[in-house]
Amino acid sequence: MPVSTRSQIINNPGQNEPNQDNRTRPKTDQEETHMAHPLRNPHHGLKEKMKALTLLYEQQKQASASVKDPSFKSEESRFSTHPSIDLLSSGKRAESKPKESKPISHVMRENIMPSSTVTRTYVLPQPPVVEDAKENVAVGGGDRIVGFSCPRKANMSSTVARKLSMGSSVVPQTEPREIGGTNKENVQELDTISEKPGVGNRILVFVRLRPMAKKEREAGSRCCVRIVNRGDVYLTEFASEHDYLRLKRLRGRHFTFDASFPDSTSQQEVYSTTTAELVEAVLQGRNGSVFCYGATGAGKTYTMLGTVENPGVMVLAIKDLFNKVRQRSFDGNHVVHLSYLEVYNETVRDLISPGRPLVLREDKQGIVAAGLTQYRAYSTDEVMALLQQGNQNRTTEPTRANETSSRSHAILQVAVEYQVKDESNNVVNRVGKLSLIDLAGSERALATDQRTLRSLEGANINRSLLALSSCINALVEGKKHIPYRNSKLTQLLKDSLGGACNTVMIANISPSNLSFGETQNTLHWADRAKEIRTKVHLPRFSILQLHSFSLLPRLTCLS
Ligand SMILES: Nc1ncnc2c1ncn2[C@@H]1O[C@H](COP(=O)(O)OP(=O)(O)OP(=O)(O)O)[C@@H](O)[C@H]1O
Repeated sequence: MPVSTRSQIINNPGQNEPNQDNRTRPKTDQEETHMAHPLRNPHHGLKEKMKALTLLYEQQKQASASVKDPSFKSEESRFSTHPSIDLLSSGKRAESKPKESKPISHVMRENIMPSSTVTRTYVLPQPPVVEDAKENVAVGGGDRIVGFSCPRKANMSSTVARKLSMGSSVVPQTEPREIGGTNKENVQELDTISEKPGVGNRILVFVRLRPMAKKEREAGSRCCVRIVNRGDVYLTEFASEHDYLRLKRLRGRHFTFDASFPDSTSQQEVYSTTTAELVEAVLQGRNGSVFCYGATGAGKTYTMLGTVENPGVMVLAIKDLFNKVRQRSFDGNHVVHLSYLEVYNETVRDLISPGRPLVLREDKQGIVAAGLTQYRAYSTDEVMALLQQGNQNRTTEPTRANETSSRSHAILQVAVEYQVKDESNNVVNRVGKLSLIDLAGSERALATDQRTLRSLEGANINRSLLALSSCINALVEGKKHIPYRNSKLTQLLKDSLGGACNTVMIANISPSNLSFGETQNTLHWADRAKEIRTKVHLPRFSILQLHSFSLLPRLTCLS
């Protein structure tokens, strides 16, 4: 029977198998020389070599770790101990990514300050003293406020380099460049944009704090969020002094965003800061997306839709769009189409003409919902009525956390097509698309009702939000494969996240310390989203024959 050489060696203990002593004692020089013998065990001495290599590696690692930024290390350890659900866990933190020191090229923001003249206009605030934080003042002897962490990143160039058009007294306002104007100017603008090197735009991330709800106040909750200088968000964790177990894990956190809105901020201010420039860009044939993210009851629908007295971003954007169209469109060549859909339990539904679930298809314009109604709109009032109708069709249910909780993700898309003449007297047909997205609440299962259909909804909501966070992680880490296909929501947002699109995210948070975990989660996630870069913007236009006006062929006009 043929026997392998190896089994022969192993079966001959006298020659090759080391006895117990040989295994433990260190090798002599003679033995090392003997290693060259052709019948030697190839693994002989490997253990020791590995040990030595590991030791060397550990030493090198320690040496390099001491050079690294210690603040990041401590932040990492805070993340790892956080008890709440961490949506970021699906991807690794981009810890090794060097922070860019160069100002970023923002096509969307027209009023970028040149790098040479960039100066910080406000000093990163010191952690606020307890006496200052009125809402955070410790009431009664049993409570304790934990100190804030140090400012997260010293390098804030990307945030500082941009001038936000908000009405803040802290960030100085410069005159925005005229974007509108003659057709000739518009064509030149297009050229400038397409000539930019392949640098994408960073997603702009804003945070909005809502006022404390009556119910929360009655439940004895306290404000755990403080917004300073309209950019910095301080999050405080409270605990009773007697809660020894939790005291050890208490943390305060500091985040910085493109802008942060305190609870007194008006809807108009939120709109002007976050979305107004996107509307302007849409009128130049570029795509824009705004999405609201946050826990259930944090104020997403209020921000997006608002109320009759205080209309939200969707309504204000459409009003603004029609105003601008009216100002520019002397010959009435602007055509506005809109669609409104929801993603509920992983099915896509038309909110304007509800019917059978829609199938997603990918064509050259990106992912489209086949058969989705594209309504041709002529006035703001008409759109308002349509929005109202759509919202009545939207799936909302009361949950423990919110009386009228949106159980679906809603996406309103407004497409504007219009024509201008370029320098060679060709007619340029431009199409810009604005997507306004109200995501369902990113609640933890316990925050809602687990016993009913809500649990299935919650699972699907969390699934799609998890898919969204996976995409964000993959985009931030610069991976080649972005898992858009993991959910309907991410398929629909493909354009907004990784495409040529100006994207704005508004993270909504509650001030209540009872929602601390959810708020921290939202802020971590928003902080991560700041690092996403979308592709460079190439406006969608095509050269047509002079006066041969044709609208998007695939649009189904209802009126
Ligand atoms: N900025 C605000 N000012 C005044 N009231 C607000 C504000 N934000 C939210 N609210 C109120 O808080 C409640 C919850 O807000 P909203 O329904 O918008 O939350 P949501 O994040 O959309 O929740 P869900 O994910 O469950 O749909 C509503 O009654 C809303 O009117």
